[in-house]
Amino acid sequence: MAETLTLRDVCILKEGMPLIEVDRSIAPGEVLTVMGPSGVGKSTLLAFLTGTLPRGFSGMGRIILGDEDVTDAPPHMRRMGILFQNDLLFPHMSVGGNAAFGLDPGGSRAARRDRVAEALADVGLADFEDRDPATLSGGQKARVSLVRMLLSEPRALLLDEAFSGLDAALRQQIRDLVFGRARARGLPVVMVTHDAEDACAAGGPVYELERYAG
Ligand SMILES: Nc1ncnc2c1ncn2[C@@H]1O[C@H](COP(=O)(O)OP(=O)(O)OP(=O)(O)O)[C@@H](O)[C@H]1O
Repeated sequence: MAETLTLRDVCILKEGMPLIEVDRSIAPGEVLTVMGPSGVGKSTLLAFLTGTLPRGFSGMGRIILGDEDVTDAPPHMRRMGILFQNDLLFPHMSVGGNAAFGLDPGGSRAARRDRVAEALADVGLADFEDRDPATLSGGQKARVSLVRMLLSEPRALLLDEAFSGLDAALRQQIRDLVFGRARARGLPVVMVTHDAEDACAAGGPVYELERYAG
């Protein structure tokens, strides 16, 4: 499913005062990098996209995926996949259980098991299904988080400092993996980062959020 994500005349208000404005389209497979000073509203923009703005915030404008306006859809219907810094895996579940959490509950157990195994193998984690997440390296945990997110069949991908907890070499590896999967599936990506190398590797436009000047 290759769709464009459009943020049309979006303005987010905090306590009734404008915080940020965005009017952009992100093509399938494209990465829009969002940068800007701390506290400007980068994470708030992602919360608006996922439908999870905190109390005291409100949004105006439209969020359009393909030809569907999802602005008023509840969070679970929007199918926005999000990855955070140090994304947490559920400690009481196996790697396979964590990955399967993203799967639609329909279908047979065997089919679900096969999909999880295939998705894990696809990111270099073949036969990791029964492992305890606590025994994984940082890079392996990041891969499981990616699999869990991809198995939820997102229509767009949101990254909130998703690579920040990783050292330089691993950061590059995981970043390439995430961008590669997004490109292969034609997912539009919005990436919040402070890191110029992330922006460079994304190869797409950079949107510098500024404090609202009125
Ligand atoms: N849950 C919340 N309740 C009230 N205010 C909040 C909440 N979350 C964030 N804010 C405030 O909203 C503004 C935007 O915050 P946001 O987290 O979007 O900034 P950011 O650009 O992502 O910052 P950083 O780069 O430091 O992560 C800030 O003034 C912040 O203090």
